[in-house]
Amino acid sequence: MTVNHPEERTSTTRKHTALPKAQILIEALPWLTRHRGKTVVVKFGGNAMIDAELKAAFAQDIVFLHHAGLRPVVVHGGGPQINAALDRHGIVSEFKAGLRVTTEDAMDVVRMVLAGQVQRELVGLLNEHGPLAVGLTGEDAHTITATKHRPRIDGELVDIGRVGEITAIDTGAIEALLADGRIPVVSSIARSQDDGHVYNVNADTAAAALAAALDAETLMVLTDVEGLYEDWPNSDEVISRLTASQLEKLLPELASGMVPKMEGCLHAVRNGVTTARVIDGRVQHSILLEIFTDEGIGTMVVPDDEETGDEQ
Ligand SMILES: Nc1ncnc2c1ncn2[C@@H]1O[C@H](COP(=O)(O)OP(=O)(O)O)[C@@H](O)[C@H]1O
Ligand SMILES: CC(=O)N[C@@H](CCC(=O)OP(=O)(O)O)C(=O)O
Repeated sequence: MTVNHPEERTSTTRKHTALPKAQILIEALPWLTRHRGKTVVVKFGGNAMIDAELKAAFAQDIVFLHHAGLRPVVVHGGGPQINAALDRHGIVSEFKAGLRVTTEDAMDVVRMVLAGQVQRELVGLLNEHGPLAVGLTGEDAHTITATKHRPRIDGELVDIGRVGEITAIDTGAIEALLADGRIPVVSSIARSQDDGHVYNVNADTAAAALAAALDAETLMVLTDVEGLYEDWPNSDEVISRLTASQLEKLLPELASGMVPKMEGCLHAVRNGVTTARVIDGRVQHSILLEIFTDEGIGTMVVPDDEETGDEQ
């Protein structure tokens, strides 16, 4: 009988205990191959930025995508953070058609919070992993241009202040950053095509427009629910997959924050993006689960001509 030297035994045991880790890495191989070189636009909603741990895990996931050879672009929201700041300034928050009524004074606060607070924090978290993230707003290098948006409510066009409707996207600055191995972090503020001021753009809408213009493979929207509920708020049954036409039929029934999200998903898949997903940003590492495993979570929207049901 051969007796292992104690040191040999320990190293053999260690090798065996590490085996599941190797299996997990190998499981990701088909997804790594599929997504390599692809652009992924990830929208991080203000409601999903619940605590420091989640934000740090978000940054780790984005850096992981980057090192795995994908080209992540982050677009962030900040609705609750803007509400809190407006509150401190004694400005009342009002929403119409799911969009913030944005006075000139409110616009200054929106810009300060998105570009000066939320974006800076995310850039800082990403850059803990190396010189990767660069923050910009839609104003920079004409990335997002908008005109005044007047939503129709009960048949009437209403004035909701400095809220923008996107008229043009210039992807030059983002493409240059990606080509330089950086991670762009974009705040949803647009330059105005009408005057010298700026517009407040819903972050879901901005992310979808950027995903389409960048010819992204995936638009991933992280929010504070599991996905699109079939019968919200009566049940928590999540619709796991739907085509663009199915989503289009559902749109008139949707409420509040889901409206710009699902309109954005529809815009994205109708304009060349392969899949648009709404996932639960409260689940740590939900991005990695979605991209690198077959345990896709949340709601996935695909173009009408999509035939397979197993695309992840
Ligand atoms: N059908 C639906 N399924 C899921 N959530 C819905 C639905 N309809 C409305 N909502 C609401 O939309 C919210 C998400 O949008 P929002 O608050 O704008 O989040 P975010 O800050 O992530 O953009 C959910 O928390 C929920 O209250
Ligand atoms: C026009 C409009 O409504 N703009 C949004 C921009 C931020 C945003 O969209 O943030 P979330 O993704 O966290 O909701 C706002 O002022 O709240």
